[in-house]
Amino acid sequence: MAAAAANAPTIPVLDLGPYLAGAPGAAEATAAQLRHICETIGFLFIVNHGVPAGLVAETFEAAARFHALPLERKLAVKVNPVLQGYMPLRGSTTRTSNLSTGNKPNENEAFFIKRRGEDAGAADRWPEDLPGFRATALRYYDAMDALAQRLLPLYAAALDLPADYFAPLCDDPLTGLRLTHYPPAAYGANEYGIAPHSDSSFITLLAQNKVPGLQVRTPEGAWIDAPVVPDSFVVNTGDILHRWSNGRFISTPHRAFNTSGGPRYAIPYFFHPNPDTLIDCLPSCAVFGEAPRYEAMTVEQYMAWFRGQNYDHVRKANAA
Ligand SMILES: O=C(O)CCC(=O)C(=O)O
Ligand SMILES: [Fe+2]
Repeated sequence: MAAAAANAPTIPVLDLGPYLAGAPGAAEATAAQLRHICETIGFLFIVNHGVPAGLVAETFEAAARFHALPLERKLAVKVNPVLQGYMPLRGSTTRTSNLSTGNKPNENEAFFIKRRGEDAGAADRWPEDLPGFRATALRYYDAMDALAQRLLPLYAAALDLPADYFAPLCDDPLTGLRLTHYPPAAYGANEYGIAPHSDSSFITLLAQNKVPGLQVRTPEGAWIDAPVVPDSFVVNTGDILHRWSNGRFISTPHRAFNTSGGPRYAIPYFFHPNPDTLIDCLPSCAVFGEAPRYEAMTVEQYMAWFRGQNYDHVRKANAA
């Protein structure tokens, strides 16, 4: 793993406690901090977010139990073209980032859950005989859905929009939970646990990992290790919010390795607005006299493009 630069900037910590408790002035103050972070680094830790530590621990454990199943049982729920189910080791290759080209397939396997509202996701994409797995994953999913919705007014205020601006555009959101396993690996040239990329999301919520391995690229181009902040979530801006904000909020590249010698799991939750929400330059982000930097696209269109680039089984299906 490349060494992190000396004296590199750190990833800021945002305390959500006062905002979530409804303390007077907290929404404005927290949004102002969020704005600064999103305009300068695009990655933060949140603490006092209200998600029970026990639920996070149970979800990591559920991820480990799933990946410990024999391969044929995992292949029985093999991933479908809309990314539900099990993606085998090296089933994805990062192609949406121009930071590193010629990437080899990513050294990870993952179980993807994607549902809408009360729906539990594709019924035939859940493993059989794994007690509690589905219930835990969906409880965690619920907690992430709720947290994402609580964050939306902060993002709106941070972008000088009315607090409820995103609510109708994100009330039936396209979300996903990914339970990733990175086996320990000796990485050769162009090999990563997950290659440098930015997420497709509006925001990503990534539970703090006890096994290090996540690195974040600063705007100056240095790769810094994400430190351990107990009971936190890493939150990062993804490409959809970057485009929507006309580039104002940075969609920061990151990558991950596992050189720990043991297994490493990650449980990111990806939040996108409603599929038919048009990602067109936000009114507060237009620059007078200039055309928007990005072409307008619905969330659904953007996601289809992103999946087709990075997931080998989707590329194959699209090519057939
Ligand atoms: O493994 C990690 O810590 C990060 C995973 C990640 O960036 C992703 O799945 O998009
Ligand atoms: Fe990511």
